Amino acid sequence: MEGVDHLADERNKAQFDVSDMKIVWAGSRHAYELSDRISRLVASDPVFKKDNVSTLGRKELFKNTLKKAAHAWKRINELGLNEEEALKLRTFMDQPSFTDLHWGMFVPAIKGQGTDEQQQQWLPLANKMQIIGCYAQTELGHGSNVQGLETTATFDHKTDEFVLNSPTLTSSKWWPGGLGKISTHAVVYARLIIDDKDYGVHGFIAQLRSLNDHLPLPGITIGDIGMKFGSAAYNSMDNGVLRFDHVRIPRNQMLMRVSQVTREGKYVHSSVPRQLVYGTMVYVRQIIVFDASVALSRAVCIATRYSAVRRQFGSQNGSHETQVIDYKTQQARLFPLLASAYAFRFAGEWLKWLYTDVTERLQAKDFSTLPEAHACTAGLKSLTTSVAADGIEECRKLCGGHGYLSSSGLPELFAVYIPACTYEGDNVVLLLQVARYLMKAISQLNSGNKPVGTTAYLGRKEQLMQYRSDVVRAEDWLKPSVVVEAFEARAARMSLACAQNLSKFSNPEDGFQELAADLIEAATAHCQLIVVSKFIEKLQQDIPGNGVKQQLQVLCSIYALFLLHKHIGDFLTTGCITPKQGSLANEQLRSLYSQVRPNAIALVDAFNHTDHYLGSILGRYDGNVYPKLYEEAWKDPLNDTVIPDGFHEYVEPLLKQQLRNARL
Ligand SMILES: CCCCCCCCCCCCCCC/C=C/C(=O)SCCNC(=O)CCNC(=O)[C@H](O)C(C)(C)COP(=O)(O)OP(=O)(O)OC[C@H]1O[C@@H](n2cnc3c(N)ncnc32)[C@H](O)[C@@H]1OP(=O)(O)O
Ligand SMILES: Cc1cc2nc3c(=O)[nH]c(=O)nc-3n(C[C@H](O)[C@H](O)[C@H](O)COP(=O)(O)OP(=O)(O)OC[C@H]3O[C@@H](n4cnc5c(N)ncnc54)[C@H](O)[C@@H]3O)c2cc1C
Repeated sequence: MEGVDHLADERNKAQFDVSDMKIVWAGSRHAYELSDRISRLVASDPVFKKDNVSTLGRKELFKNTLKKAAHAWKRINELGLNEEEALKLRTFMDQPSFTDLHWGMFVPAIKGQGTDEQQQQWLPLANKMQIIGCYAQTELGHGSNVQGLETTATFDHKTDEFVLNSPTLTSSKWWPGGLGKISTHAVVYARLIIDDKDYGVHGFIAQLRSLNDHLPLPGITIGDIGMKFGSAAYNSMDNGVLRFDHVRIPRNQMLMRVSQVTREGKYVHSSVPRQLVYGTMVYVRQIIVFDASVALSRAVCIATRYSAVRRQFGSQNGSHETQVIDYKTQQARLFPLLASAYAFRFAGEWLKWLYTDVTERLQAKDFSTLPEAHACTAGLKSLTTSVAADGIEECRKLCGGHGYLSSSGLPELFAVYIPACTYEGDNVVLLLQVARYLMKAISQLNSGNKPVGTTAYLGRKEQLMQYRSDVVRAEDWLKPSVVVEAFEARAARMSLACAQNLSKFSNPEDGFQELAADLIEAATAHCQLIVVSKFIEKLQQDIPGNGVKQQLQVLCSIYALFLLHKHIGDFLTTGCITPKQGSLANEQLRSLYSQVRPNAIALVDAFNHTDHYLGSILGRYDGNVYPKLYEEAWKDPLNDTVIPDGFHEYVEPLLKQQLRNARL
């Protein structure tokens, strides 16, 4: 029934004020109001309609994306939106496009790695979109191993230029978004060569296409790398291939904040650490953590609303069947994902703070927290994207058969989201970076270097090695200190065990390779500890709103105890808890699921997703699922005609043949 809220009873059950929770989720009243206003603006604009994208062919889809991106830019200017509002508008447009890379990586790379002069030269053009840029780092032969890139930038003393060249097939740039068809410029990562000496990988600004006719400049071969996973998904993006044949660029187009090349061809390294060449990746990884909470929240919102609408079994004497959300198995699969969405939100908030802090320190030439920022962004990017990707697929299964329909929104969300486990650093490769950081922190313990930040707990090594959980009742697991101690002891013991095993190798690198699988488990335990701790710290703040804090406490406990249950082997084998304490945690978890149940719909309403942004019939705010599913089926192009194209050509002759045979 149109206009009826089928989930009204569910909403009435809520034991907290959902409008206050919306503000906590958004981060502040300002962020909530901004997000709410811009999401509605996008939802009401017919150009941003997206319910037909999965039926478009690649070329139509791409054109549709260009139209939306241009319209977004037009609206941003017409409405005079600021940077924060413009980002929200592009986010709610919800179709990956070249503008993501222009604003998300090209501009930040120039800001982070360019000198003041370079910023003054390039940013005004980029900010007005008079040039469009991408981030061209990955090559056909190397992505994870940035040091292994093969593109060269050779200094020519005579002309004061760099000569960009792709010496091998594997040196072709491969993957950069926006490169394939649209970008006029790129930040290209290439090996700097001066007088036959290789100075390693540096960033260069290169023009790729003419600003007059958009054709590739001489010496440049460029194109799209082809269809990717899914129908629409990331196919709206022109991920590209690029080859340079001795293309010349002026010397001042090397990004020179970290190191410079003088007119005489002298290489000068400033006091800034070399790793700042990787700075754009740190920036984007931090955004990706926040984005993981959004992606997961969308899937969880769809699965939760649909689980309250869907009924199977249990009818007695003609009464309603059971809502599938009331099945304990459904709750045990769904509610930890709901809790994870909230947990990642707060971890993302904290990471944003850490990133802002490290950026301010860098301005003041304090580089001390850069390794911590790298390890945290790498680790949390890896952890949150893996959970979000698996979580979206779990939500599809939680919706049964209808979850597999395109109109559920889940196949599209999954297809567009899963490359997050790979781009901006393969998740395993990034966890290995965290492991290196942990092993380094442990190796420095004996030299009196006190670990700080997220590794501070390792400084209490002796105490954590002695630790035994004192839980005796299920409710003891609700105490934040009990949970944090158990997670710290588990993470510390796993890392210390790795460090001990590493010390048995005469060559530490051999040891690192051999123990890599254990090392990533230790790194995962460390990252989970960070997320649990940041959730608990959030709850120590003043959180206004009727019942809001209580709900968050329940979700925080679910997040931690679900992890404990899932990784029970770690907790038991490291001797942090006993089997009895493990089963008490599970008992507590069951009780927490029951506490979430009446609040589940309101907790997903607090994400404040519009129906446009969710793009899901199963997740509709009003719960009016069946009539809309039925209506949607008839819109499929296959239903445009009663008899499909090809029937007369291919199937009818078969049927006629059968008929003839039968008559004979
Ligand atoms: C839907 C609409 C949304 C609209 C919103 C738009 C928002 C924008 C968001 C954008 C969305 C995302 C779009 C996706 C586009 C994707 C882009 C890409 O994928 S770009 C390419 C990314 N590539 C990678 O991530 C490569 C991964 N590899 C690496 O990062 C490195 O090579 C490595 C870290 C794995 C290893 O590097 P290497 O030099 O070999 O390092 P070492 O191991 O020797 O370490 C040396 C030393 O440096 C430290 N280190 C390493 N990395 C960093 C860093 N980034 N920062 C600081 N320090 C770093 C390392 O720890 C070592 O330290 P040491 O003290 O010596 O031990
Ligand atoms: C949708 C999408 C968009 C992208 N956009 C861009 C872009 O705009 N610009 C850009 O420059 N790049 C972009 N990329 C490229 C992306 O950054 C790389 O694909 C990513 O960094 C992974 O590198 P790789 O492909 O070389 O994987 P590989 O390193 O080849 O990974 C293959 C396998 O090897 C494993 N592996 C690799 N090294 C190790 C190791 N040391 N130890 C253990 N296991 C290892 C990995 O875990 C993985 O299982 C994009 C990629 C995708 C999918």
